[in-house]
Amino acid sequence: MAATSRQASSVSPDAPAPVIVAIDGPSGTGKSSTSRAVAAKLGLSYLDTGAQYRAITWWMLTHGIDVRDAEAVAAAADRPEILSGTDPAEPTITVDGTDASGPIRTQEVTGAVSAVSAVPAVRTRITELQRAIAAGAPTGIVVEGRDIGTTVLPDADLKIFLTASPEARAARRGGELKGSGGRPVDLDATREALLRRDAADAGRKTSPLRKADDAVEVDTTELTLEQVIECVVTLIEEKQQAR
Ligand SMILES: Nc1ncnc2c1ncn2[C@@H]1O[C@H](COP(=O)(O)OP(=O)(O)OP(=O)(O)O)[C@@H](O)[C@H]1O
Ligand SMILES: Nc1ccn([C@H]2C[C@H](O)[C@@H](COP(=O)(O)O)O2)c(=O)n1
Repeated sequence: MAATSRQASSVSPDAPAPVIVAIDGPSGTGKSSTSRAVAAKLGLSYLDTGAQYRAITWWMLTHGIDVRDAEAVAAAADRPEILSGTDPAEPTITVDGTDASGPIRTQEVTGAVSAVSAVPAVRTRITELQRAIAAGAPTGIVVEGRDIGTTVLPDADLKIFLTASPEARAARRGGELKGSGGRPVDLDATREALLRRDAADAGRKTSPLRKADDAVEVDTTELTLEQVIECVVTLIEEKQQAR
């Protein structure tokens, strides 16, 4: 079992201390798009922790593990090797050496990921990977997920909690699904599916989706993606200047 990040770089001895940024929030609030763009702008690493939970879920599904059986999921939690590439220009995720970036986005994985990620043994395993990756990021890292500010990196230099109305989030997801071709998107069904996943993620016992007490909340409902990126870049630069 191993998990590391691949983003080689050399750091000068005079370089500022790495900056650790935690971005959490419900589904479709813009965590991935914002985190990736902010990391690219500031020369930081980027980690999509949802992709890791999706990767372990995909492994369970492809290895015949019943994802509703928490004991079976826990017993297998250490078996897959999950490797995250943290270059924001080209984030990658492999499971046992296989590129999983496509398969982890299927409806089957989306429908099972909340159950798998609620299993404490899975969270322990994935949290260890996340902390190791963050500790090894040469200039710092933007880590996005559900429990980064509360559990994974409680000492992060900056914590952000993104929100947006369910209608705005459904419309954004609808735009993505439409872009991928196929039938017209049912926005009500998309909204209900988002809310169901939020409820499962916020309702689990271990490390639920929650805003950290010291997180800055940014409501993105009325903001463009560019505005959100600019807002987060400014917050990080302010933190860096204050150090
Ligand atoms: N402020 C915004 N305005 C309009 N569209 C946005 C905004 N932020 C993100 N989007 C779009 O919304 C969609 C969802 O964004 P993204 O995947 O970044 O959200 P997320 O919070 O990471 O979702 P999930 O938790 O489900 O992975 C993407 O198509 C993205 O381009
Ligand atoms: N820190 C995290 C990140 C993600 N999850 C779980 C819950 C989500 O529904 C799922 C997929 O995440 P997404 O790709 O939509 O960001 O993974 C979690 O429990 N903790």
